[in-house]
Amino acid sequence: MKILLKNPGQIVTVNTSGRNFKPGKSMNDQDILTNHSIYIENGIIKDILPNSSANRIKADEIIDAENLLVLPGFVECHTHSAFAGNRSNEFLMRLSGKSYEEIAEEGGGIISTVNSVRQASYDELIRLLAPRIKNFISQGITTLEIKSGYGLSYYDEIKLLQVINYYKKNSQIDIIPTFLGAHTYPPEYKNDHKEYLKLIVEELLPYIRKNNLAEFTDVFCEKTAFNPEETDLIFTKAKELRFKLRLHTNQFHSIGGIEVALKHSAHSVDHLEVINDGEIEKIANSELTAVLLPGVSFFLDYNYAPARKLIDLNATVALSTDFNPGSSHIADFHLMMSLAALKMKMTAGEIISATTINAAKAVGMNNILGSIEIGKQADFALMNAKDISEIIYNIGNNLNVMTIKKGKIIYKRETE
Ligand SMILES: N=CN[C@@H](CCC(=O)O)C(=O)O
Ligand SMILES: [Zn+2]
Repeated sequence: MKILLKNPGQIVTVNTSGRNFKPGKSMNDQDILTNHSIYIENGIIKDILPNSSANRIKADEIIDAENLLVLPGFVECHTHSAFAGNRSNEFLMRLSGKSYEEIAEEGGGIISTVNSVRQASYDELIRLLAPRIKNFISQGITTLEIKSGYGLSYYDEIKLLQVINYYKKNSQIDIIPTFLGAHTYPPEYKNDHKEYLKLIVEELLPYIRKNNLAEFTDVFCEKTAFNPEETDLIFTKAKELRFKLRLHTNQFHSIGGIEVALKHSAHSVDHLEVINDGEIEKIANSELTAVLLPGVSFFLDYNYAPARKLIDLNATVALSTDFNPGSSHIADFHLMMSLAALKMKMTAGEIISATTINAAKAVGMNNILGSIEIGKQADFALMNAKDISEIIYNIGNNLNVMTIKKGKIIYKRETE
């Protein structure tokens, strides 16, 4: 199938010159084209050519880009979208002064969602996840990572991963399932951490590998969750089983998670709201992608990760909503982009790299998507904006008009 995407406004290519990621200063360069068209064959970008030459191409289908701003499809690289229940009561508790960690210590927090997920059937979880994926697609997201981590038992973690895998098979976008059985210790293992670690390492990880239910293994390395030694143990086994690795770390305390992520060549370290200069340097001098989550800082009302320092020292930075019911009940990807500008002082160009190619790197897909370069998947977000500054300026307004995955229109906003 030969498709021509004709008549775009600016094309923001996020060109990497084949490098497939953008660290530090290069994050700001976007390589913007005007008066060009994109030629697609079988879902892959075959050429990006001046309009004058595009007129000669005989395509099976023409997509009119309606003078919209064309970006690579966004990559939402860190979500906990598969959950049941809600934690509005905890939101109110926090408004009257209780901290997120205090609520967790009293048996709420992640465990509260675990209780809801354990009560929910597979079918109910399937039903709950559908509109969340649809909402992300309407924002121009063409690749979405979803973690387990609210089951925390053999049966319920597998149930959640099966739900996520249902959408990996049956949705129009790329879904990346991540196993986060090490999200926190469930109540039944509160006083027997060794047994829960055994369940993860000896039963869950081998089953998940055998049934191909997850691409990544993630751990929450934090005082209230898994310490660096426990993280190391899980990563050692996960790596042995050929899982790729990610790490929630430095959200509230710096306890050595970054060193463990480096030791095991993890793809990313996520959160980093509490981080010292030495740790920033270690990330900047490594292959790790730093996934920053401004929605968490906004929702929990505490400090933002030091994006500026990381980028200035040459780190590869990505952005995500961290959509979940407890620390970032915000599924608005574009709000994250505005927060990154306002609160983390990232430039518009840096924000585009952080939500496309660098986010693709965090999920290990940067060699096939994340930028508009010949040979990559034809994934695009078409926005009603003249340039990228309008995306971060229009807070609370979804400017995405059309989402294209592998050359196919999968979302088009109804016009009144
Ligand atoms: N920090 C750990 N996990 C999630 C929060 C999960 C929850 O509160 O339900 C996060 O990334 O913020
Ligand atoms: Zn998270």
